[in-house]
Amino acid sequence: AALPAPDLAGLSTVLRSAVAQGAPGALVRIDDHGLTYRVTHGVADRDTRRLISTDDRFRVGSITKTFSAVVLLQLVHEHRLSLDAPVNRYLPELLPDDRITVRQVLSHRSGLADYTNDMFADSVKGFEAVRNKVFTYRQLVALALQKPRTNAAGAAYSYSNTNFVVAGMLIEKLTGQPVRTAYDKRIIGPLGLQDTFYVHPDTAIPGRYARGYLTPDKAGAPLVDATAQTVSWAQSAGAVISSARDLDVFYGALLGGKLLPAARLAEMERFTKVDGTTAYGLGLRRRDLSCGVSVYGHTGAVQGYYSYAFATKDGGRSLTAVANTSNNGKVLGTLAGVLESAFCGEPKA
Ligand SMILES: CC1(C)S[C@@H]2[C@H](NC(=O)CCCC[C@H](NC(=O)C[NH3+])C(=O)[O-])C(=O)N2[C@H]1C(=O)[O-]
Repeated sequence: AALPAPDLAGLSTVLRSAVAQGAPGALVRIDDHGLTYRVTHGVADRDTRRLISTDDRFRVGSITKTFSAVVLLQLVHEHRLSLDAPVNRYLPELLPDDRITVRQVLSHRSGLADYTNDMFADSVKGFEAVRNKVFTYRQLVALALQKPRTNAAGAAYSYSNTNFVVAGMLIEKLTGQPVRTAYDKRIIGPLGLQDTFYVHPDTAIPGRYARGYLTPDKAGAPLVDATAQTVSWAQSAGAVISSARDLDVFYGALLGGKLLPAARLAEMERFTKVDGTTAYGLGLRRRDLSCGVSVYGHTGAVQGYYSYAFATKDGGRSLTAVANTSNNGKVLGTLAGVLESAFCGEPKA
């Protein structure tokens, strides 16, 4: 059944609420079978007061995880990787348990602890300690292996950035190239994504971008400009830079079957239930909306930026929304409202 038209007034209300709750600016772009809708509110830069634009580039955080999962599923299709093989077959002795498989890593069921919990326990201090640091993948995995595992291999869903650091190691081992090359050759180039970059460990966002502001833990403390950072603490788990247009193209193409053969996309869409309305596949989230529509994509939270990027099952309608703050649970929750407005239309009277 055709979807109702996006509720533009509803989108504007969500963005205004996000700004009222502390985001300097917010944006949403919808691409719907060739039609484009754009809504913005607030500023990209608190000093110059430049208004935010849907053309502004931003850090996508964990939306990066879908990029990494796509590359690995392409390698599965090329018979260079088996989802049900142990990670240690490809990266000998990396993990303390030979039973942890590639599929468990990509679906957050490996039990590997998330090193960012300790790293960012104090949000501003933790960020300032790493914003200019460059980590190796092995250093990040070593941090994770210092903590007890959250569950036995495959026994439960437990979100962990460590899983997609391991994914980056698999990509580099199997392709013999840096993750940047794999993203460029297998996704960014073929889709013609002009605003999408993996520049790690550079700290600058190329071209025109929205500045990102970290909300301190202490209520009322001033926002911290977090725009410049290496994002080396995340890399293949969170360091991609992109734009609303490019992410709409990316998820539209992925769900539209243009990036992976149907059998591999089906693997990505084997979901583990997370809560009443969300489930996680392989580097892909599913969100079940109030109107019975399910949308597929990922969310992102990196210092200075919250983002949502989701599309319909066939990729015909895709949405990207961004607020240029983070560590502000109200804004993260409010921003989710764009999905209802975009895919369920105006609320029934
Ligand atoms: C599950 C999430 C929301 S968190 C996860 C990943 N982002 C991180 O793990 C970064 C955590 C620190 C970010 C920082 N928070 C703190 O410092 C808190 N003390 C802030 O908000 O700027 C990402 O992106 N994912 C989102 C996802 O996948 O949806």
